Amino acid sequence: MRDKIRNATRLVVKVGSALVTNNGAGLDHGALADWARQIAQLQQQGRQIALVSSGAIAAGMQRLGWRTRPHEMHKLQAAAAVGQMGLAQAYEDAFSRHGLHTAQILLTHDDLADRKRYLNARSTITTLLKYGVVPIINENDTVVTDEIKFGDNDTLGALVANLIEAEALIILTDQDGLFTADPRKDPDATLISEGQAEDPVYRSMAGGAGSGISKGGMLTKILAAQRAARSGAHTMIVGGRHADALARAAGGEPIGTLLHASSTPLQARKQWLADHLKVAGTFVIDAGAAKALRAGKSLLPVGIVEVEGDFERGAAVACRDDETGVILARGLSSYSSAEARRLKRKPSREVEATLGYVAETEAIHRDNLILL
Ligand SMILES: Nc1ncnc2c1ncn2[C@@H]1O[C@H](COP(=O)(O)OP(=O)(O)O)[C@@H](O)[C@H]1O
Ligand SMILES: N[C@@H](CCC(=O)OP(=O)(O)O)C(=O)O
Repeated sequence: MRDKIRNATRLVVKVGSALVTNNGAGLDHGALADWARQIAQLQQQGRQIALVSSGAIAAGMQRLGWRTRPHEMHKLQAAAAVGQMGLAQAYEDAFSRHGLHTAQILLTHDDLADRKRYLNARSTITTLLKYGVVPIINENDTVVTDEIKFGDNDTLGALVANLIEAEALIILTDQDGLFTADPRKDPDATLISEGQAEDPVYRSMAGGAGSGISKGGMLTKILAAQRAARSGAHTMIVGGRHADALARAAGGEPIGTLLHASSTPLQARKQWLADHLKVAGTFVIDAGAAKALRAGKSLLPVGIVEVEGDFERGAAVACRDDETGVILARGLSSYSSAEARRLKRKPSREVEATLGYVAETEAIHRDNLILL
C-alpha cells in the first residue's frame, strides 16, 4: 500500500501547531525551512504539494506574550491575525530559498459549502499547483465564527484533499503516528503501522490534543483520514520531527501510520455533499422513505412527514428518520421549505397541481443525495 503514497502525484501535507511553533515557543523557522527543502525536492520529482499549516494562533500568542491559549473567540482571532502574518512571511522566506513562490489561502466553511465557491477554490488552488506555486492553507481564523469554522486543521487538510482530489494526505505531528492509546498517558501504547481509514476501531484509541497549543488531537486525524478516504486519498500520520520525515513518508517508506482508503472515490458531487458541513434544514421522513433512500432511491414528497428550517431550492438539507430520529442522509432539496411544506405527504402526481407550476417530482433526486 505504501507504493500508493510513493506514486501519488498530488499530495496535501498538514503540519500542526506543536511542530510549527516548537511547542508554542514561537515559529520554528528551522522546521519551516526543512519542510520547504523537502517539498522543493518532491516538486523536483514532479509532485504537487499543497501545505495546510496550523500555528497562526500559537505564533500569535507567542508574539503577544500570552502564555495560555485563550478561550474567548475575539482573543483567538486577534492572536490568529497576528500569527498568520508571521506564518505567511516565514513560509515565503523559506520557499524563496528554493526559487519557489508561495500563495496564502485562508478558507472558511462557507468557501467550501457553497458549490460555486467550492469550484472556484478548487480551480484557484489547482492553477497555483500547475505553476509550481506552493499554496499555504489555513482556516481564516480572523473571521470565523462558531457557525462557519472547520475547527481544526486536520479536518481542513482532509477537505482540501477532497477539494483538489489529492491521492494522499500526509499529517505531520508530534507523535510517531497513531498509537493504541495516547503515548503521553499510556507508556505501553504501541504504534499502529497500517490499517483501513474507515475501520471504526481506531476512534477508540485516539484522544484529544496533546498540548495546550494544539486544537485537533489524534481523533481529528482519524476522522480526517476517513474524510480523505471518501475521495480516495490515503492518509499517513507521521512524526514530523524526524529527519526527512516528509520526504520519507512521501517516498512510501514504512514510517508512521498509513490509513488507506478502501472505498472507491465518491463522484465529486456526492463527495462535496458528504463534506457539506452545514445544512439549511431537515426533511423528517417516514419509514418507507428511509427504506427507499437506503435502497439508493430518490426522496419523494409523499415520504416527508415534516419540514424543519427555512431554505431556498438547491439548499443542502438533512433527512431524519421520523421513527428512529437518525439522520441517515444529506442532499440538495429540489424545493424551497415553503414548497416542501405544501407538498409533504402528497403523491408526486399532485406536485404540479399543488404548486400551480411544474417542479421536480423528487424532493431530493438520488444523484443529489448521499447516505451517511
Ligand atoms: N492514540 C493516540 N496515538 C498518538 N497520539 C495520541 C493518541 N491519542 C491522543 N494522542 C495525542 O494527540 C497528540 C497529537 O495531536 P495534536 O496535539 O493536535 O498535535 P498537532 O498539533 O500535530 O495536531 C499527541 O501529542 C498525543 O498526545
Ligand atoms: N487555524 C488554527 C489551526 C489550529 C489547529 O488545528 O491546530 P493543530 O491541532 O495543532 O493542527 C491555527 O492556525 O492556529
